[in-house]
Amino acid sequence: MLLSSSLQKLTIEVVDETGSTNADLIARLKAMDKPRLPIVRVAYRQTAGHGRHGRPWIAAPGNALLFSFACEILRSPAELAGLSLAVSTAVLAGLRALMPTDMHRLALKWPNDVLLDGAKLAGILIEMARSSHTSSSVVIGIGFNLEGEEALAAQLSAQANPPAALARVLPQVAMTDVLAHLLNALAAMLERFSEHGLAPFLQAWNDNHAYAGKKVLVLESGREILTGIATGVDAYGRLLIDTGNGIQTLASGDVSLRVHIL
Ligand SMILES: O=C(O)CCCC[C@@H]1SC[C@@H]2NC(=O)N[C@@H]21
Repeated sequence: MLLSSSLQKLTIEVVDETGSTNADLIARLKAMDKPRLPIVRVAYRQTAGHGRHGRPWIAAPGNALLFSFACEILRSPAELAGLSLAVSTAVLAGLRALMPTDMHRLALKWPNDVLLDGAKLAGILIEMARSSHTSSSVVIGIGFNLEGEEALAAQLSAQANPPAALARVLPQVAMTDVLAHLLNALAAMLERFSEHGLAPFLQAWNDNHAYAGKKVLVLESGREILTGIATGVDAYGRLLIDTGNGIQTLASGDVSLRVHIL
C-alpha cells in the first residue's frame, strides 16, 4: 500500500519506546516556529500514554499500534468542534478498505471511539499545539490494541467498553499496511475538513453510530446527569439525546457515555 500524493512531504518516525507520541509532537510543535508538517510518530511502547480527560492509555506492551499525526488544518480552533468525529470516520474508512466483508462489525461511539463488536478497538485523542484565526496545528493520536485484549482487560478498571484487538478482524495484515491505509484516509479527511468542516462527514458518522436509537446513560465526572435515547449528532458534532422531555445537546467536554441495556 502506497501513501497518497497529499502525503508526499510526510516525515515518518518510528521509535521503540517513548513517553507519549502525542506529548512528543506537541512539545516539538510548540518549540518550533515553522515545523515541517505533516509528521507521523509511531511507538512500539509508551510509558506515559494518555487518553481523553487525562486518563492513562494502557496498551499491551509491544502489541499495539500507537501513533500520532501532526498536521496543520486551515480552520480556527473554534471551527474544529467536530474534528474528532471526522477523524473517527476516517479511521473507519481506513480499516474498512482492508476488511470489506466484515464492515458491519465496526461502529462509532461518540465522540470518537471506534468499536468492534461493541468493544473499544481504537481511541483517538486530538490535542492543539498552536493556532491563529485561520489555522490550527493539531496532533491526532490514535491507539489500537493488536492482540492480548484479555490480559489488557484485566489491567483496566471497570469501564463501559472493554478493549478489542485488531487481530480479531485483521489477523493476516501487516501493521505497515494498516498504518498506510489509516494515514491515507486521514490525509483525505483533513483536506475535506479544511475546506468544508464537519458537514461532509456527518452522514457517515450518523450511519455508523453504535448507539443510534439506544437508551444511554450520560456521566459527567463519573456522575449520572442524563438518560435518554441517543439519536445522532448535529452539525457541530454535539450528541443529541431525546430525554422524553425534549432533545438535549451534549458537547464532548467532560462527558462519557454508558449504554443502558434495555
Ligand atoms: O480513548 C482515548 O481516551 C484516546 C486514547 C489515545 C491514545 C493514543 S496512543 C498514541 C497517542 N499517544 C498518547 O499518549 N495518546 C494517543
